[in-house]
Amino acid sequence: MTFTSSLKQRWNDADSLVCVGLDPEPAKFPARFANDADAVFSFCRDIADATAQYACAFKPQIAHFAALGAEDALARLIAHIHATHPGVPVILDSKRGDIGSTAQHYAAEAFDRYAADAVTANPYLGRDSVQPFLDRADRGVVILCRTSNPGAGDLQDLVIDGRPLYQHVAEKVAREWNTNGNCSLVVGATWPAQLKEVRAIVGDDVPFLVPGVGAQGGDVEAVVTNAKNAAGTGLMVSSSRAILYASKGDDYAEAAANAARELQDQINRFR
Ligand SMILES: O=C(O)c1cc(=O)[nH]c(=O)n1[C@@H]1O[C@H](COP(=O)(O)O)[C@@H](O)[C@H]1O
Repeated sequence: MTFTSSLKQRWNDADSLVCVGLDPEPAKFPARFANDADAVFSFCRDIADATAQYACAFKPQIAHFAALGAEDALARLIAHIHATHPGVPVILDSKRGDIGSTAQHYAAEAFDRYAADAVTANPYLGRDSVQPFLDRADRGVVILCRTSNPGAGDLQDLVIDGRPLYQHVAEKVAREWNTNGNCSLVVGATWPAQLKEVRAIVGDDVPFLVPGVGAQGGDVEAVVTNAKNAAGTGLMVSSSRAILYASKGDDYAEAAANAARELQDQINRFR
């Protein structure tokens, strides 16, 4: 199955547009992990197992593992998710972008080393830099379009030929780069107007990864009403800290499950 078809299947099977972000920060882990030498893996595994039923995807963020020297934990976590929750695709959030010959190695990192179903990519270097990802037709390429952070507009809003740069990215991805039908776009939950504009440009078939609800304060109703497609899907609404660190007590897994389920319910109210 391709990433795109697994995602569609999962939207239906789980009735969920929630993407659970896996961003381990040991200082925020419950006390019981203090003496666990494998805490990064154990914590993320427990969260994944507790939230899988409410998730349309998981999104581990690579820097959170690499900065801790925990790449092995990341590889084992993705293998665990594939083995235990086979219907839930894994998006490796690494936001790679480099000249084509180097990008090939980034594609191998995401898809061969880590066996991710999709990867986030930065389009700034142009099509040839994303091509090694696009060529893997069975995997997904989630391309930054209008990011959630406060400085998103510094470059992404610069007007070129009468339109902001992020709209050019949306147009290029949908009309030129998506020949294998494996592209998605990142549009932050913090920008409802831009979500609406990008949906109007790309139509119903390009999924959006929408981070920025929860810890970054994005409004779920505004996200869903502005960005859903005609089928009431088309979205991976991603939340990391608000789910992962919902409780620092021994009920951390249950609290994470509740947070994921509440986000699912909130989203579904507006579909
Ligand atoms: O590509 C991403 O996932 C991403 C893009 C973006 O525009 N904004 C954004 O926050 N992210 C990621 O989404 C996650 C958001 O985490 P929370 O704010 O804790 O939900 C982090 O892992 C970010 O790196």
